[in-house]
Amino acid sequence: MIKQPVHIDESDVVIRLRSLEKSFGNLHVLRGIDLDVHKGENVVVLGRSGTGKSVLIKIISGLLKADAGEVWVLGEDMNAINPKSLRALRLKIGFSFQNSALYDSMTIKENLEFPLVRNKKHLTRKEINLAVEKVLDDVGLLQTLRQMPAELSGGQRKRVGIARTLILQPEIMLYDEPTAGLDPITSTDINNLINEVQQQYGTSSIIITHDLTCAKTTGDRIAMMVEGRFIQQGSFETIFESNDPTVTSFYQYNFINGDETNQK
Ligand SMILES: Nc1ncnc2c1ncn2[C@@H]1O[C@H](COP(=O)(O)OP(=O)(O)OP(=O)(O)O)[C@@H](O)[C@H]1O
Repeated sequence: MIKQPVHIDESDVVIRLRSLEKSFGNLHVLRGIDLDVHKGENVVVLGRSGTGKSVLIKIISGLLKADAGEVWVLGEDMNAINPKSLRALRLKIGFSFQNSALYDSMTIKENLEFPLVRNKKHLTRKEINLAVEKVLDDVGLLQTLRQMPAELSGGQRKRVGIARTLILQPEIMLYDEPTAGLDPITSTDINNLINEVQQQYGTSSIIITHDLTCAKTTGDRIAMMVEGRFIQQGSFETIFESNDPTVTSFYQYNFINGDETNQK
């Protein structure tokens, strides 16, 4: 499926990072990150393992604190936010984890209603049921309502994980390696789902990946992270037409590892 063009208003910034730094002991992971994510935009953060991509989205979602620099999310200063505002902000941020993080002992329906029962206490049973059915239908899995997570394929579990995040109607989606461990056809389904979510829910997203096909399919813009810094930001074509040796070696590494869609 071809990605539909989205209108991006560059004056409407939902995530703003300036000179962001993070270390763990002597390990200097983030070394001066600058990034703006605009409303409705899919920004892909591309980089090799261990470069600090997950640390970055943990800081954006308030799971980790930055050591230095500015972090603004939906107008909130993450360095100064109080616990009550942070709890409210977190409800507006959907986090799609690598392992889908479903509860194995609950049915798909119970997994999906869990965030609603916990966070939207005013909803009636009927409203909860309708919301669960709608979101499951949106990810194409209404038929799995009464099944257990173990009965689903990896790709289906990933979809349910995304649905469970969408049920709270987040303004921001953070996807941590959405296609990791999936075969190419299932990966394509997930890439398409990310684009559908962007269109239907109007979310602004950061998609962390080292899958070039995922980057090309879902990203309105790519930010390429090398050793804790963005060395390039721009369209997929702009970045991969660059002669920067680090970009070239990243590209060759992926190609050598068998992703034939990376051929120029
Ligand atoms: N809580 C933590 N305490 C100590 N070190 C950490 C912590 N979180 C991350 N790190 C370290 O920071 C570095 C960056 O980790 P991160 O998970 O962000 O990498 P990544 O780019 O997401 O890699 P991958 O693609 O493998 O997930 C790693 O060396 C990791 O060991």
